[in-house]
Amino acid sequence: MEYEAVIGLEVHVQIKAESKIFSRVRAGYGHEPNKLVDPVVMGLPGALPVMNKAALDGIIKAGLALNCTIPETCKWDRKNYFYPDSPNNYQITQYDQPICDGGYVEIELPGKNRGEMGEHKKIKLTRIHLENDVGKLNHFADDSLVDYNRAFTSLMEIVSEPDMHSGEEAFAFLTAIRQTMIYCGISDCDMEKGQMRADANISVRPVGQKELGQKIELKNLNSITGVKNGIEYEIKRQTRELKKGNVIKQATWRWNADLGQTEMMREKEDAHDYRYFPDPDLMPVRIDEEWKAKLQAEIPELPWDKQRRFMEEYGLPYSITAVLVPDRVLSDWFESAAKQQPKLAQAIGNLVANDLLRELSEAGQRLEDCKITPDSLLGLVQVVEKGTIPKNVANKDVFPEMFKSGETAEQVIERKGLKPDFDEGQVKVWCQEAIDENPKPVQNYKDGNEKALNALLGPVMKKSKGKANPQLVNKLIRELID
Ligand SMILES: Nc1ncnc2c1ncn2[C@@H]1O[C@H](COP(=O)(O)OP(=O)(O)OP(=O)(O)O)[C@@H](O)[C@H]1O
Ligand SMILES: [Mg+2]
Ligand SMILES: [Mg+2]
Repeated sequence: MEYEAVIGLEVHVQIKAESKIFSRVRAGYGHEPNKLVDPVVMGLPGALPVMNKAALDGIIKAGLALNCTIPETCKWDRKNYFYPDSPNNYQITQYDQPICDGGYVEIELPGKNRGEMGEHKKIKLTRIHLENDVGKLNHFADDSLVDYNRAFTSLMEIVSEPDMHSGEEAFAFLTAIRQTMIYCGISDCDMEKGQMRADANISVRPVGQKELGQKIELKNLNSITGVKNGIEYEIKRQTRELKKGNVIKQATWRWNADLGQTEMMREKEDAHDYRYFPDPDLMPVRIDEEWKAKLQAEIPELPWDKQRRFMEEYGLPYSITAVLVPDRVLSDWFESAAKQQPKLAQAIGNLVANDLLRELSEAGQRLEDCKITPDSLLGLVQVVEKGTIPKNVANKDVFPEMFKSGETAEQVIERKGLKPDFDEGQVKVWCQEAIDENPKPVQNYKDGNEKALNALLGPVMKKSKGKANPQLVNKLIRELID
């Protein structure tokens, strides 16, 4: 019998905000333990939560960017449980009236090769709701210590429908969410800092069966690759069990990245009774059209749209867009040069995606701090276009100098004496010589073999000591023969 996997993800994303979700205390990471706390965070008697507008703005924006419906009202509920990571005995969350309903995430699966766009799919969302994050337990040899700095950080939970079928799809789903959040400035989604966390719900069923199989929930997934690996491992394990005739029991498992395997944590999750009830300390929130429209206007062009537009408007190859677009700053940088001369966009894209990124990484620099500007890069491409210097000289000799010094292309060419000391008339003379010295390829060309003329390029380049512009040489040779 053939089996198929079904996967639903719960993705927690911290919203970037100055203060915490229901208190004035600063939100932050990497501080001395238990410094970012106050009576609300500590759950002291009499402390009252106050709604943080920045958190609402963040989740509404996320919902709009992920194609959700934003109902007019949402409300707050208490999810009751006792665990040391929460001094309140409950988490403030949203039970039956979340801020965002439905929606979907557009994902891209890997293409046949690096240069080819892969299949795009829409993964359905169930909802996105807002809640307070909880503290962090740090385990030591004999004891565990709790740090409440993270507690009450604004946290969204993005819940997907059981709509994915492989580790690869889950990987693409998380990547797409991460990029969208970063583009919109909602979160940096740094998984190492816990700004994005995912739980994977995984089940397997015989192909053709309508009902979902029994799922397990996989926790402790702390990188996007970890999610993919954990899911793939679990699919194999469950399939093997089912083939043996065993049943899958509902349980919570954890991914052990060091051993590369899943391990059972506890069985029967659904025994939990959270006794949800509306939080009496917080008013429901009404979100009107005006509020939504204001946030909608702050959402930038999203990555997939930008990628499609770069391909259409500038004729960029997929492989270049796949490098540029995931980085909003980089792609905007590219575009501020490209939109001035759309015809040169491909050459600009190549330099940005290859040469600029290489220099940045070698220098350990950020784009924001580098000396080369979109305008000066455009200047370099224009100099090549005009035929002043050949492309390989531009890439190899001029660009790295511009990167280091912040000079314009002309300044580098001047300083390093890269400008050829001959003009077009001289190139023409060399071309004529090459034609006279190579009658065979010339005849082949006349007989209809377009490529035969390539044989003349070398001799001319040699005469010019490599300084002639190949495009110009090609043009002149053709003109002279025709
Ligand atoms: N049989 C199944 N196989 C795979 N995924 C499933 C299956 N049934 C439900 N799911 C997925 O499991 C997730 C359930 O998340 P939800 O937050 O609704 O409940 P929960 O995990 O019980 O609650 P909690 O937030 O307390 O963990 C959803 O992403 C859903 O798509
Ligand atoms: Mg959940
Ligand atoms: Mg869950």
